[in-house]
Amino acid sequence: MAKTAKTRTPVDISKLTKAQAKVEHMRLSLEIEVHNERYYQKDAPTVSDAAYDELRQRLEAIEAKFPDLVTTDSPTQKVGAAPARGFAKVQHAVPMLSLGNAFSDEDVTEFVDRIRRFLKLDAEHIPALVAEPKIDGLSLSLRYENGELVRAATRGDGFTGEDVTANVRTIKDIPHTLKGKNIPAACEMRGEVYMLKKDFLELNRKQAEADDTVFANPRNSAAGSLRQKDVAITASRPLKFFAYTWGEVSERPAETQHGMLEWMDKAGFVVNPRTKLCKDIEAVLAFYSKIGEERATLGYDIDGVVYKVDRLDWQDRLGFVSRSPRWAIAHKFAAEQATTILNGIDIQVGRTGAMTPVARLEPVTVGGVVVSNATLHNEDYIKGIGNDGNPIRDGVDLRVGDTVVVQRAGDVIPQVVSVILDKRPKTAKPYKFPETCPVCGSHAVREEDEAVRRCTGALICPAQAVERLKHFVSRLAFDIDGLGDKQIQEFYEGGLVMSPVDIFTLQKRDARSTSRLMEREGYGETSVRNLFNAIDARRSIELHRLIFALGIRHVGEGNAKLLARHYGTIGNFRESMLAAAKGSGDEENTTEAYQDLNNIGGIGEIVADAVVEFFAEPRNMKALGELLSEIEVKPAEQPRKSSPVSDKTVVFTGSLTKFTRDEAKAMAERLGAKVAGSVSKKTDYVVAGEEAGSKLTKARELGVAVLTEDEWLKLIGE
Ligand SMILES: NC(=O)c1ccc[n+]([C@@H]2O[C@H](COP(=O)([O-])OP(=O)(O)OC[C@H]3O[C@@H](n4cnc5c(N)ncnc54)[C@H](O)[C@@H]3O)[C@@H](O)[C@H]2O)c1
Ligand SMILES: [Zn+2]
Repeated sequence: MAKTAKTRTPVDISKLTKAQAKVEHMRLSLEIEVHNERYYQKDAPTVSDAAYDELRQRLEAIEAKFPDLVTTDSPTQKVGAAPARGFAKVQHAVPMLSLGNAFSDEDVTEFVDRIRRFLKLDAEHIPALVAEPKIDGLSLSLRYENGELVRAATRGDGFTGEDVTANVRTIKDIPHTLKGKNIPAACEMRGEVYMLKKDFLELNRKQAEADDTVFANPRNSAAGSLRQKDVAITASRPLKFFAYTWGEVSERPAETQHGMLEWMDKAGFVVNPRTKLCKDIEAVLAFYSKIGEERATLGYDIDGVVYKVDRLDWQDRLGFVSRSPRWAIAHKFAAEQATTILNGIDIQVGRTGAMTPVARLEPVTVGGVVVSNATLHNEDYIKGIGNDGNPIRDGVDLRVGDTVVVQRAGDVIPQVVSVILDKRPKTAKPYKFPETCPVCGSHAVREEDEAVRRCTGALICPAQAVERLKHFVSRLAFDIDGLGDKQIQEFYEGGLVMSPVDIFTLQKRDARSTSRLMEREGYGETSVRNLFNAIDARRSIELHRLIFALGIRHVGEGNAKLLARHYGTIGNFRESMLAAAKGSGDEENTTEAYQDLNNIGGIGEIVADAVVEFFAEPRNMKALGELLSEIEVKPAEQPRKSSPVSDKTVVFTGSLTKFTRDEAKAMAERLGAKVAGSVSKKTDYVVAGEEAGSKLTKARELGVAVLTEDEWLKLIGE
């Protein structure tokens, strides 16, 4: 589920010709029928309710303009869907209909006006209305004869439903025998089968564990659980029932809607305790907004409020229009928004250390899907500040315990769109974004002009470990043959390699282990020996490769080389950075070591800060120390002062035969040259191998010196 209907640009209905309208009408009808079948018969809708309602509203608009198109076949004239195969059919003595909808306060006023006109009531006379929560489940009709339950049926298409008598006998809320006085000789009592949200979540958890169907929302889950051919399955599902109306009744035990509900309660049914008798429109609207705010705490889903004329003699006079009663209306909640409670804020740490806050919500159904989490993006978002620095949600911050409005449009991740401040608990405190990583405990920093706070524990954070290890062995870092992404993943999951040092102790540990590496699937004696040899070959590593391998933010290959050249040895680098780290907590880092770092040509403040934060985290230093006890780091080769190519910019292009691209680059850089990726006026030499293409052409155009591989070797004196 969770998909919205494909957005087509809808044709403007006011511009349709009759013939076009007929085609569009047919197309919409067919599409709606398909969704009806999936929703009502299979309990597995494929589009959101909002998307479905849009199709229906369009169909209604077309019919309003071209009334000829209204035939008894039209979905606008029908209720639900025919009974599914496999169930015995039951004819309802009184049809089970749908309800008209109101989406705004004006719609409600209009509904009341219509009633007054129909009943010819004078202007002051407002009929009393009963407001009932509109339970989002499926309706059920229960036939009692002499007080005994004899038959239970679903709504089906309104006239014929499915026989679910045996299933219904397993639902505790439904009496098998009616109690109390005034029991009619025959009566059909009706109401809603539903499932509590917590039971639905628990059921889905079990279903998922057993690799069985999971349901989109409590409604589908209630319908799917009731409409089972195997009664034992229904019996195992926690179904509940609220009674709120009736069909055929031989003698009515009351004269009003609320009187009937009281009788039902005494007869042994569960009647919704929030139901309220209202004297005027203000009262029903107040009920609507109050229950809208309490929605999340009800324990079950409601999708609106149903208003019903209280006097039954008036209900009788008002009667029905096509598929719904004239005396009742469903005042729906906005389909894609719902109010719920922010129970907590969790921090998720991404593979690169980014800390993302996630709202933990009291589960609520929005647009047909249960929402229990929403993204909160970053700490500014929680404070009420948008990406552009301007206020969002009127600048209101989010606090744990707040009542919030969540929105879910189409496939978009649910968002918290506003806070109901009246409902803020007195004890709610502004949220304090954590300054340490919840996964590894390292300190977390937020760079200037960045909204994201990140964990600095690059080397040790489990949330980042796999990504970091893959980086550590990548081509420009340790580049270990036979140790790629796949093996890292496997070794990490197997607990063999959790941090860089583990790579170099693998052989020692393997020798002592009872489950040897060579006994693993996909490994043999030779491949394991080769792997250990490849690891040993890297126990001696160039300084710039080590610096790059550490995975410090903003330190790519180029910056790693700049740092290596500047500091020369690992000892010097480490000491200098630890000295610079002493000033990391301060407003301004005034240490000499930091100034020195910041002054390296090509290293800016952002890079310098990232390096210092890495060294300021003791957990990283521990991991680095362990690593250095296993490997030897070669001092950086200082560029020859007077090589023929020092300070020249070189571009290599085409396929090289005398050396690899990486070798060529290393060689040139050792001699003090800069290696660039593209040709410009600043290029001094282009070294062209075979089949050199556009870069060669460009070099010729710009008049840059072009060398063959041999000429290049000659130039540098090799
Ligand atoms: N997503 C899809 O593919 C899809 C397909 C079909 C229908 N739907 C959804 O189903 C709904 C339309 O279904 P509908 O025709 O059953 O109408 P409805 O759900 O809007 O209203 C009628 C129903 O409300 C229920 N109800 C709950 N509490 C009630 C109360 N106190 N008094 C009276 N009735 C009460 C009854 O079951 C009744 O049949 C829409 O929300 C629509 O979006 C979705
Ligand atoms: Zn961490």
